[in-house]
Amino acid sequence: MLITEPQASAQAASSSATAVKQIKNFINGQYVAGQQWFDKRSPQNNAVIARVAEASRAEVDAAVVAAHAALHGPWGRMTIAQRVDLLYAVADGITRRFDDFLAAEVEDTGKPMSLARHVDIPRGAANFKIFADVVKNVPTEFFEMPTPDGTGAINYAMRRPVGVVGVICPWNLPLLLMTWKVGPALACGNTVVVKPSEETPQTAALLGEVVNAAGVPPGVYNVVHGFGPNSTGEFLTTHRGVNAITFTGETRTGAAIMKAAADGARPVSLEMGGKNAAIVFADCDFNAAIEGTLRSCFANCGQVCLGTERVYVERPLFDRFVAALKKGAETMQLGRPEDPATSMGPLISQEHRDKVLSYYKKAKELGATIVTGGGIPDMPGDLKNGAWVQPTIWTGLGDDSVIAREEIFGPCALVMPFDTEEEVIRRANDNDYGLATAIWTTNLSRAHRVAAAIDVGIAWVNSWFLRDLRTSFGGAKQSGIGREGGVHSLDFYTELKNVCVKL
Ligand SMILES: NC(=O)C1=CN([C@@H]2O[C@H](COP(=O)(O)OP(=O)(O)OC[C@H]3O[C@@H](n4cnc5c(N)ncnc54)[C@H](O)[C@@H]3O)[C@@H](O)[C@H]2O)C=CC1
Ligand SMILES: O=C(O)/C=C/C=C(\O)C(=O)O
Repeated sequence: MLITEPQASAQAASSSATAVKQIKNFINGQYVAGQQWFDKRSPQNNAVIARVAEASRAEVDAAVVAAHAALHGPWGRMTIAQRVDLLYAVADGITRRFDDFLAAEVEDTGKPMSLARHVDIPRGAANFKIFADVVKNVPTEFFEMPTPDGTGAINYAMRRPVGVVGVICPWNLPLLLMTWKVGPALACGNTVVVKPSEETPQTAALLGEVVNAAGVPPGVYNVVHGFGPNSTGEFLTTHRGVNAITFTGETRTGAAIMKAAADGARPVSLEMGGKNAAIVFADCDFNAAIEGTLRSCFANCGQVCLGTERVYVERPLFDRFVAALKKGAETMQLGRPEDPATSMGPLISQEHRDKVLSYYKKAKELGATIVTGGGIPDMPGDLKNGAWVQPTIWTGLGDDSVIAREEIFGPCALVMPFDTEEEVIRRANDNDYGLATAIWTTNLSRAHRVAAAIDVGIAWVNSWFLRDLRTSFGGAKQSGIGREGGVHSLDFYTELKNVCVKL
């Protein structure tokens, strides 16, 4: 809901002078807000937990102008070593304010505190350190060449920042995915204007305080809140002062952003949706495969682009595997984030719940066997109003059903039997998406063969979401364009220049 408020001028990421806190834009090192505000609701119980300043076109412009100015100020003149020190200071600042980030992330998303404590917040800090280390240590190429006069020439490469990077973020892993882009962008000497998801504004705003405290010059890190089309997201991606755009989110949004970036021929890096297959062979370590598949289906309430929504199980193991998955799904504990027993939170919003439930309905209409779940859980007290859904397992549908083809982004999976390795490779690949897969087998040769044959950017063998941040990350087919991670991020966040010197 949009509401209008008088000009506000608080200096902090959030202010709670009124009962509901205010989340402001962070532009040129200052927290600012204009006339437009929107409500942020709790996924747990739908209560309004914050009012968020929606950045107008003029505020987006101010952020881009500040980011350009910073490129030509002290930030642009820093040595790599000085930048690296600042990035380490930012990482340490996140760690110092761990509890504040934890509270903000959990309030915005409703995810279990244990998950945010072990994954989201530590990765927020790690994303700054890893890319500080990468830029400090990565060599550039050097070639000697002969010349007709016999004196020769040398070539060496230099990396230069691309400029102002627009960073468009989703709501599922807000701090993790935002810093995954901001970390390398800043390490390479760029400045950024971040547009967090309208569902999760808090941690991006809070990072402004950390960035200021670390001594990062104003204008290097800017945050503008708002929506996508006809709002802040569109104002940012269509702004010609933005030199490159990096995005994580839905494939359709990525395509819209690509169109916006075409105006001015600006580079894009797109990490998009998935319809990831787990492939379980009869020779797998059964307990490890069950534990890993439960995590890949239900972690973060299924709202992970790398998550599994199709599970192919070799026929001799099928019934036993489905029974164990059912048992595991039924032991998931839905509840309040701060309860240590909670293993699953709500979906992000009522709107997203409507989408997920529409697939639960379609599965039923198509005649799926609902092994477990398929509806809304009975939650106590105020939680009744939250965006809760049951963890759900289906069987009985084929590869052509919408349940096997479209990204649902909820805690659900369709389990299907297969008979041969060749067949399962063909079926896993018969999909528009190509982000990730998890292969469960104790046959090493088969593991390598299948990993090589699946059309994805990330193939896990006997694991899921095991992340070495130096490795490439991204999707094939409609799951993405480009790769980030380790040195691969440098290819997007820098312009590579060759200097040829005749001796
Ligand atoms: N990591 C992933 O793969 C994610 C996938 N999704 C999927 O996307 C569906 C929709 O969720 P949304 O949050 O609406 O995802 P989305 O892809 O529409 O939004 C992601 C970000 O892009 C911004 N955005 C949207 N349209 C834009 C535009 N035209 N120009 C510039 N920025 C734009 C949004 O404000 C948000 O910050 C979900 O139901 C889920 O299935 C959602 C979040 C993450
Ligand atoms: O570990 C990462 O860098 C990213 C993980 C998840 C996503 O990209 C996503 O869910 O969108």
